[in-house]
Amino acid sequence: MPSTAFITLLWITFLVAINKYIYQIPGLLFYGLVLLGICCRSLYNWQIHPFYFSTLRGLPQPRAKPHWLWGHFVHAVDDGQYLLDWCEENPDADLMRMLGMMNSERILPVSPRAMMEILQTQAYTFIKPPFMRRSLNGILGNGVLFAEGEDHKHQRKVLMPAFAYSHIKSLAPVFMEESARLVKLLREKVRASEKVDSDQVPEIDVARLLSLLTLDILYRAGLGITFNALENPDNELGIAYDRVFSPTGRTSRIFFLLQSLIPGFRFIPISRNLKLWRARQTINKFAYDAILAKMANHELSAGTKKAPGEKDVDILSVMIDEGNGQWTVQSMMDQLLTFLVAGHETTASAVTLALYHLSLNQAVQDKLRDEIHAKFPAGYDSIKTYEDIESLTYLNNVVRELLRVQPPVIGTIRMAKEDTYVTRQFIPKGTLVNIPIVSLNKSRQLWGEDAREFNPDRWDGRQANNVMAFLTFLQGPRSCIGRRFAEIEFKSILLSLIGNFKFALKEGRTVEFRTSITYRPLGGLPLVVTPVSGW
Ligand code: HEM
Repeated sequence: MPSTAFITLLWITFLVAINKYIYQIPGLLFYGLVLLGICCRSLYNWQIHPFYFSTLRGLPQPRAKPHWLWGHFVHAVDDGQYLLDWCEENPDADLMRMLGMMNSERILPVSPRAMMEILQTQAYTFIKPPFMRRSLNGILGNGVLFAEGEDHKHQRKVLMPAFAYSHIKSLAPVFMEESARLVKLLREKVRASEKVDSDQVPEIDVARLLSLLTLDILYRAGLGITFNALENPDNELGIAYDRVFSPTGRTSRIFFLLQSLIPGFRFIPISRNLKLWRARQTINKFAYDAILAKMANHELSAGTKKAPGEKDVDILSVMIDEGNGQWTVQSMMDQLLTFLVAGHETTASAVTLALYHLSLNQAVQDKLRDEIHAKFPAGYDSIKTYEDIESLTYLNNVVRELLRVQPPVIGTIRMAKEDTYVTRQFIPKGTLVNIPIVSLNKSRQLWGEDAREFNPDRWDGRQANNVMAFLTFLQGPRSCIGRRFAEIEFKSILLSLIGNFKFALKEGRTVEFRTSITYRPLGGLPLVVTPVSGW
């Protein structure tokens, strides 16, 4: 279907032609007619096309009544619970149709078959829509996250050595050392809260601390830089980072939304955009200096053979070492900033959600702690390597189950770049596709009757029975390149925390969650943290 902008242009050209060659339309009437044309077209898109002409109108739709303006969006927020219900209303469907703002249509692939076509066989037909890139404040250049087609394939290929399992394993000691800093900080915080004379049970906001820790880990494992945001949360770079990537407060979030909706919005010289621009400069300069320093170091040590244990293991170093000179400073900047965006909030949310779930499931928390203590009776310091971490089989089950029931990224979006077919259904060019990650992760058809329950034992010696049944990191050529990195990091942080502390929700405490890029607790996650003795 031709876009509204195209039809409007056609309408204006038509009016101008009439004006010139047939009849001189009075000025006010001319503009009135232009406006009328735009209104008619919008009305057609809103109230007529989706219900009477759309080729997608025959697809099953959620039973929930769409809001007159926001469509099904009013239901589709929160933790994806509605998506689950919609899929179960139509257990045999491959695709569903939902309505967005002003009845704009979106399709939802809800069967593994449809998901396979969109994420695997036609991964390069279903591209990331331009508004996704705009929502990231223009910080990202042409990194792998937003590259398409051949360019994407090439970028993945040259990045693979840095994300290969064999390399990521060698980062385990870094993850453990960084996690130890959080353990130390938490102990200090608990001691400080014990000194305060109050009859209130003290709580600690673990969400903020985890966000700082995962940033530190990313800087150290990604760029080889010790950042120490955990101890200095108010440093210049940390503030710049929060401003660009994690806008808080109502106004900031409205600006964030406007930015993604309106092309060029970030170039309007208003105070907020100027602040964002300065923040972007700070982040860029930091990444730029880090790359130049690494490259200089690399050139200095060229020719000197280093033993495996002496080599720098951070991602940037491996990119330079293995890149055979094909990286430019700009292309490295693009990739590093991408990792900082894609790998920070996601992992922070994963561990935050984990602590929330384990606070609600004390039996699982205790069993996990027992495993850690039994396997490593000599204490925390004796866990160092990737093999040590992987020897904890219950930890592995808990982490997989946490990522299944509560994926930090609940869904993502694609757009058909050309007319195509999915499960024999015609999909017109420009159609938006909502990928409901959570709905296949918790599908009763794929996981059985207890699919919605948190049960780590379901993984005991088993795998998911369908490759599309676990979509937390997506699947196919555009799946998360940082998956192994994130999994080992997640395990390192969780074992460090659960081995050393007991986490619980204070009696009567309720926690609200919100979805922006990731699913996170609104206003933090205050937990009662109690050190465990004897380890
Ligand atoms: C628990 C943590 C994580 C989760 C749940 C997660 C999830 C995802 C998902 C769902 C996507 C696909 C997004 C889309 O295509 O719309 C993705 C892509 C990506 N992730 Fe992750 N991620 C995590 C951690 C990381 C980490 C630690 C890094 C890097 C260090 C990373 C780097 C990337 C990159 C570069 C992409 C783009 C891949 C491509 O398009 O080829 N992620 N991630």
